[in-house]
Amino acid sequence: MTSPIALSHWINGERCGSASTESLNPSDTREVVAHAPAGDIADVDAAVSAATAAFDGWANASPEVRSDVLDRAGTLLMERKEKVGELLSREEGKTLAEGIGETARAARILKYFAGEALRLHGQNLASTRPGVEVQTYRQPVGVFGLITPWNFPIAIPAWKAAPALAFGNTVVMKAASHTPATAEALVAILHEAGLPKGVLNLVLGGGRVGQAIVDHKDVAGISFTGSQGVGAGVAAGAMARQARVQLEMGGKNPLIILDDADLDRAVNIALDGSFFATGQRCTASSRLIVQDGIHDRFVAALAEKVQALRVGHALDPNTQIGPAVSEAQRETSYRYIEIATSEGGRIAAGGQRLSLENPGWYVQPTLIVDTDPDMRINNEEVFGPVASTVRVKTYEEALAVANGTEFGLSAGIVTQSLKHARDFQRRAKAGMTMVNLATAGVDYHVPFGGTKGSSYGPREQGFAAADFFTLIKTSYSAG
Ligand SMILES: NC(=O)C1=CN([C@@H]2O[C@H](COP(=O)(O)OP(=O)(O)OC[C@H]3O[C@@H](n4cnc5c(N)ncnc54)[C@H](OP(=O)(O)O)[C@@H]3O)[C@@H](O)[C@H]2O)C=CC1
Ligand SMILES: O=C(O)CCC(=O)C(=O)O
Repeated sequence: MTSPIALSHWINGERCGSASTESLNPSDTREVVAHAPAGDIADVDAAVSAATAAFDGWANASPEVRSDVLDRAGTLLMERKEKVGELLSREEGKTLAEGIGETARAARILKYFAGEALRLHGQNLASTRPGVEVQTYRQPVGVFGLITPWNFPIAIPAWKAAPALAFGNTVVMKAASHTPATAEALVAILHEAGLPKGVLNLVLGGGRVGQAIVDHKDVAGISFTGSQGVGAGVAAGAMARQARVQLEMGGKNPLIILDDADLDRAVNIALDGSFFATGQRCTASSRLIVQDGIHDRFVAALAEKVQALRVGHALDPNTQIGPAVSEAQRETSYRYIEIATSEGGRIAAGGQRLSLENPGWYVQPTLIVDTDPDMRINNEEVFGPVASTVRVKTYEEALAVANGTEFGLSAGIVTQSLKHARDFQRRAKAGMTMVNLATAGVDYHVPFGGTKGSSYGPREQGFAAADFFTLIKTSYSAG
C-alpha cells in the first residue's frame, strides 16, 4: 500500500489549499489514495481572477507558444504514462492496462491540439457589395469553466483543457471528487511544460465548487461531462447569464446483432462494449438487441464469456474487470439487477454479490436476458458492468428498439450486410455510429457527442472543438 498524496488547488500557478478530504482506492478501501482540499466560493473567485488576469497574455501569445506547451506536456505525460496510469487505476479502479491506455490517450490529445493551435483559420468571402472584402477570424473567448467526471479522470480533463488552451482561452477546472489526484497530475505536467501562471487553474472540491464556477459572471463558457441531473442545472445556470455551455451526459447505447453476424465477433464486441472499464463509460453497450435466428447462440456464448470474466484489484495483471468507482456506483448496479429481475428479466450470467480478498467495491459482471424495451433496465443508465438483451424479429424492429430511448450517444450494429450497415448509419438516432465495432472506445482526434438527452451544445474533440472554444468575428473592409 502506498502513502496518500497530499493534493492542492492550482491557482495562479501556485499550489494552495490544505487537504481535508480523502479519496479511497476502490480496489482496496483500506488504502487512502489522496487527501484533497475542499474548495469554496473564495477559491473559485481567486481562480477566476487569476484566469481573467492571464487571458490577454495567453490569447495574444503566438500560437507557436501555445502549441509548444501542449506538445511538451504531451511528451512528458507519455513518458510517465505507467506512473500516472497506475495512479489513475488506484484512484478510479479501471485495470492497469486501461489506466495506462487512458493516460497515453490524454498525451495524444495534448499533442493533437498542439497541432490544432497552429491550424486555426478563418475564411475570405466575397461581399455582396463591390469593393468590400469580408473575412472571418476565430478568436479566443475568455475564461472557460471545465467540470469533469471520474470515469475518464485524465482523458476528459485533457480533451476539454487542451482545445481551450490551444485556442488562447484560460481555464478554471473542477475535477470529480472521486478522482482528484489524476486531474492534479495533468495540471502539474502542463505547468512543468511551461504554461504561464493563471492560464490553467484547478479548484478541487465538491458540487458547490462546480456550482460557483457555473454561476461566476466572469466565466464565459462551461464544458461539463457527468449526469443528466447535474447537467440540466449547469445548463440552466449558464444560460441564465448567457454563458456558452456544452454538456456530455449519459447513454443507453444499443448494439444490434443481426442474424448474419459472425457469432464470435459479435460476442467479443458485446463483451468489450458492455463490460470493459467496468461498464463505467457513457458509450457502453448496455442494450444488446439480438435478432431471433442468432439470439440463443449469442446469449449462450456471451453468458459463458461474461461468467468467466476475472474481477479483481485493478493493479493485478490478471484482472479483466476492476471495481466500481464507489460504493454508490456498486449499489446502483445491484439495484438495477434487482429492478430488471423484478420486471421479468432473467439473469444469464453474474448477478451475485462478490466477496474478494481485498475489501473493494466489486460488481459481478451481469447479463440479463428476456427483457422488453420498455423495462427500466433498457431506459435508465446503470453505469456498471450490467447489460440486457432484447429479442427482435427483423432489422426494422431492431432499429426501432435502438432508437426508442431518450438517449442518443453511440449506437452499433454487427452485421455482414452492407445494406443494413449503411441504413443504420443513416437512421440511428445517435451522435456516433459503429459498424462491427463496440459502441465504446472512440478515437481522440475526431468529434465526439450525441443527440437527444445525451449531449447539448457544440461537439467536443477533433476539428469540432474549435466551434465551442473560439468566437467567430466577421470583419468587413473597403479600400
Ligand atoms: N457521461 C459521462 O461520461 C458520465 C456520466 N455519469 C452518470 O452520472 C451518474 C452519477 O455520477 P456522478 O459522479 O455523481 O455525476 P455528477 O454529474 O454528479 O458529477 C459530474 C461532475 O459534476 C460535479 N458536480 C456535482 N454537482 C454539481 C453542481 N451542482 N454544479 C456543478 N457541478 C457539479 C461533480 O463533482 P463531484 O464529483 O465533486 O460531485 C463532478 O465533477 C453516473 O452513475 C452516470 O450515470 C457520471 C460520470 C460521467
Ligand atoms: O468510449 C470512449 O472511449 C469514451 C467514453 C467517454 O467519454 C465517457 O464514458 O465519458
